[in-house]
Amino acid sequence: MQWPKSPAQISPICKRGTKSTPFPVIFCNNETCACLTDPSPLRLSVLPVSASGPATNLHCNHKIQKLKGLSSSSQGVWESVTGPTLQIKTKEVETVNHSTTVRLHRHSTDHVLSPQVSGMDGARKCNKRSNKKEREKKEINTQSFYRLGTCDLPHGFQISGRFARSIHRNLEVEQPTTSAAESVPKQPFVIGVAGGAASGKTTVCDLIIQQLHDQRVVLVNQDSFYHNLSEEELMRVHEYNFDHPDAFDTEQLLCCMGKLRHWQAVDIPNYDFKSYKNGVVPKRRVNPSDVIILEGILAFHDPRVRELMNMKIFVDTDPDVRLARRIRRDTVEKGRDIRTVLDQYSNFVKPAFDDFILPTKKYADIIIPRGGDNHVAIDLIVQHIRTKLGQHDLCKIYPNLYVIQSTFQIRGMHTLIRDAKTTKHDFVFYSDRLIRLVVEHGLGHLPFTEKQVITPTGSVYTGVDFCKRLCGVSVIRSGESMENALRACCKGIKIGKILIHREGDNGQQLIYEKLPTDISDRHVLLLDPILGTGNSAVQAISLLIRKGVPESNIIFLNLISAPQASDSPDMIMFTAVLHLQLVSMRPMSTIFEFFQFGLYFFQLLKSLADVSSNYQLC
Ligand SMILES: Nc1ncnc2c1ncn2[C@@H]1O[C@H](COP(=O)(O)OP(=O)(O)O)[C@@H](O)[C@H]1O
Ligand SMILES: Nc1ccn([C@@H]2O[C@H](COP(=O)(O)O)[C@@H](O)[C@H]2O)c(=O)n1
Repeated sequence: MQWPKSPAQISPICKRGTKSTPFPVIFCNNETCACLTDPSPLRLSVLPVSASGPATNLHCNHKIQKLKGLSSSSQGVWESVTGPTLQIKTKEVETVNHSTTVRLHRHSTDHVLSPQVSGMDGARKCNKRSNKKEREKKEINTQSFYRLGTCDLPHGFQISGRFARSIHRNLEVEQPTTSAAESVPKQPFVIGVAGGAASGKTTVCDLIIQQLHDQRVVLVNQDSFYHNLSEEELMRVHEYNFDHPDAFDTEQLLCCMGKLRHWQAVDIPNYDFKSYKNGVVPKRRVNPSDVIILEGILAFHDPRVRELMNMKIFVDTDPDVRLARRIRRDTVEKGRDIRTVLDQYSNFVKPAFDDFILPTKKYADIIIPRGGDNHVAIDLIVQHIRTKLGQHDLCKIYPNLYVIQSTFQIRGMHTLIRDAKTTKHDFVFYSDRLIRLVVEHGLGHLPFTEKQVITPTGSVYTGVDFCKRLCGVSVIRSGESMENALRACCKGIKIGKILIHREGDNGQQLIYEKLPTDISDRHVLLLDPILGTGNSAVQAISLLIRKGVPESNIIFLNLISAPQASDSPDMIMFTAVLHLQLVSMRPMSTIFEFFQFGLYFFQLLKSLADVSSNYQLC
């Protein structure tokens, strides 16, 4: 979408629900939004009002700023934006002295101004809307299969919700185009650090933060979310179990973490260990950051909190060391007497460690013995975080998602295959070249064995041997466009086929399959260049799993991924609210062309068959 060149072009004010207005960035519920259409100098400040949608939209201010930036005569001062509904108050403008509520129009604003349901909201929504069968179907645990490809992220494309996670976990995407990059919400990398009291969690976090000095990192302590004690509890504080999960206000913790994940600032309580109170010390403002670390004894206890984390670290320190440190800390720093400390330890701290903390160790991705003394572990963690920060936002969240690093060559190829003026020959040539890249990257994820060979000069060369038991499976028809590239890379590879008809009873039907009989012993490269609703992918993966292929042996190769306009429940699970709107806003012709990829490719290929002998028609 083109943005208006001058403020005057923003007029007329859009009415609620208008879909055809040329620049419907906003509509006003009382049609008094002159502040944004008035070409005279303005100073705007946005005051947060409570979000009317289920989640906040951080892109509101982004796009508005852009709008504002295009208007040379108007100035905007943005204080904060908290939701899809913003209240805009005009200041320093005598003629416009009212305040009005504006709502960002959802239907033609480059897809970024709509409220989003994501993360937990998305997952909950999914759960509500789907029946058990559908859930089972979609919750194929794709933890360990790879989906690999290059992908043009649709504008505003955000993967959210549980199904989206499972299906997109393994997507390899091209770096988004400029406009898409603007609309993909920034994703902080969330690290959870758990472990027994005084195990060295804070020390480990401090060391990580020190090493990441050039990044924006914030630390959130679970301690900040201790419930305030009632008068009665305070009177008998020695009987209170501070190590039980119920001692924490997990709902508030979830709320704060959710906001930080959506790039919003939060005020976090400061817990006072001496008075056992929250609120004695003023709250701490925590700004959104690239890395968020949540540290606490029970950071992994609640599955909803765990689900927010991209990396989980458990600090594993000897219980005696923990006790010794605790005694020192509680007596010296908290001013408690040794007897109280020991009583608390034997009555609550140790039992809770055994019952609630230690059992969460299994959720950890990394276990650090010796805490802060373990410099090797901390260096490796920092290295991993740096790698993640350098990656595409989606890869930070989905560990099995691989993005082929976008080069100008790759962007150039994507541009060519989208260009209506591209000749048949070039379309086939560049699609094939792009597919070849994806295939090569995919093959790079196969296991290998070490192999020694003798070189012609008689020396020993230690190299690797390719993984032998492979096969390709193409989803007919478009998947077949990837077969030549696979054959070119893997001599004599067996290729099976799956045909999924899109207009079955429930939107898709498996109508044909021809797979190698020993497929369960093979690594499978699943070929389908276009991901639309994800239905075909789900069908294909389910079939492979039914045939006994372990998920970890599936590598899904993709070229382009886009959500499809569909009213099916699958669609809802896949994309959540934003996606539905996004899709309806996308020019259907674009999607249509993508969905016709296979047809187009083979039609062109047939017409080129005389010219090019390189392609083997199936
Ligand atoms: N490796 C270590 N060697 C010595 N003292 C340590 C070490 N790690 C932590 N400590 C001390 O132990 C106490 C508890 O450490 P801390 O990092 O606050 O643990 P936690 O956050 O798990 O409660 C602090 O007084 C800290 O200085
Ligand atoms: N008022 C309180 C609150 C908590 N504790 C103890 O703190 C420990 C957790 O803190 P870490 O920094 O060590 O993670 C936990 O074991 C609680 O028993 C307390 O003593 N008094």
